[in-house]
Amino acid sequence: MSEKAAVLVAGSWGTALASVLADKGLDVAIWTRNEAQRDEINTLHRNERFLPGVELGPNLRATTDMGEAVEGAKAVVIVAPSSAVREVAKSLKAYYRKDMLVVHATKGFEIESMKRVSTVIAEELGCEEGRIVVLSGPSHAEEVVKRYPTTVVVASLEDDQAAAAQDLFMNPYFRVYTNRDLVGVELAGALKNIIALGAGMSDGLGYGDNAKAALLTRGLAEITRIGVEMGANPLTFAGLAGIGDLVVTATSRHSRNWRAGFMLGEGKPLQEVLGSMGMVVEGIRTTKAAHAISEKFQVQMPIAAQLYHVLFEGLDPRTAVEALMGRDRKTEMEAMSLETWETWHT
Ligand SMILES: NC(=O)c1ccc[n+]([C@@H]2O[C@H](COP(=O)([O-])OP(=O)(O)OC[C@H]3O[C@@H](n4cnc5c(N)ncnc54)[C@H](O)[C@@H]3O)[C@@H](O)[C@H]2O)c1
Ligand SMILES: O=P(O)(O)OC[C@H](O)CO
Repeated sequence: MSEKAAVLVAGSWGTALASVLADKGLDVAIWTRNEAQRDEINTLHRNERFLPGVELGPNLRATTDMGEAVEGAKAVVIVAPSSAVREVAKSLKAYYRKDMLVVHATKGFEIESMKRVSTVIAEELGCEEGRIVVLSGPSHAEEVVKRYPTTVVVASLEDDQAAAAQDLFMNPYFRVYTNRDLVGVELAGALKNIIALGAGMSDGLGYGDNAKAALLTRGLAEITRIGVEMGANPLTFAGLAGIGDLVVTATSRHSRNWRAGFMLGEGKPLQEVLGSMGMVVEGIRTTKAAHAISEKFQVQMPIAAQLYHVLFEGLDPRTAVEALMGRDRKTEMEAMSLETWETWHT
């Protein structure tokens, strides 16, 4: 009999990760709260709303009963939007076993508390945060289900948990690296969405390649700076969860964050943009969280701050760009916060 894994929630990324596991020969149970979606997956082997045109393997089945999904599973993979992670982890608590590998692939924060996703899950399951693994990196669901080569990183405070997650997911088209920097991998994966939104907005304004390259470079400096302040290793931001994911999210036609930013740059109001997406755009909530975090840690995040003004205070995107271009002059090293990097090494 094949080993079993459970995936919690059947959005685009949950379904794609379930396919990776099914391709490895595992019996995969995917939990959804939506009965019509369950029936579509079980009878037509499709999840048309989230991954149009994709045929799912026969060893991937859906259920609306979380207990049934998790029963006998050696691993459970939580792929809920950040807004739903606590609720999903709370429901999982009743079925959680200590020998179960828990991986999450959510990119965001709990905005009310500014907590990272691993912290939220560990709190709800009543386990050490070291038991939780994060999976992140440049990986759009639409390409993973086509089995295009993809690389990701799994991070945990406990090496054996990260190694188990690497073993669980690694296959010929899905290459998995491990990393000990749980904090850095989670922060990089969440914060890059803000910069991708900004890159989309720049494209929507018609500002060209120079502006986008500037946003990516200065954006990476900015998210690294806050990341280090929150305990991350700066080198993580130069890896798959950082620059790797920033490149894909800020340039790919699959990126919801880039697309939302593009429409905002074209002048569409936020509510209209969100209404037209039909899928989660984590960068919007994360901009709110980053605004609070940068104030709490007293770390400047100029791009995130301007995006916050555009998204939540009605600032015109062109005025936001003018404000960024008109900031005090700096040396590049000062602006990259070399001092914080040095702090990390002392
Ligand atoms: N789509 C990708 O390519 C991709 C890649 C890497 C990481 N991610 C991350 O994965 C997470 C999920 O994104 P996605 O793309 O799958 O989103 P999605 O919009 O495609 O799907 C979200 C799913 O969550 C379900 N959901 C929402 N609230 C729920 C709740 N309270 N209880 C149960 N189910 C609930 C929705 O019904 C939907 O099925 C995000 O943090 C995203 O950043 C996505
Ligand atoms: O489509 P996006 O913008 O939510 O990005 C999804 C992933 O983070 C890409 O790795």
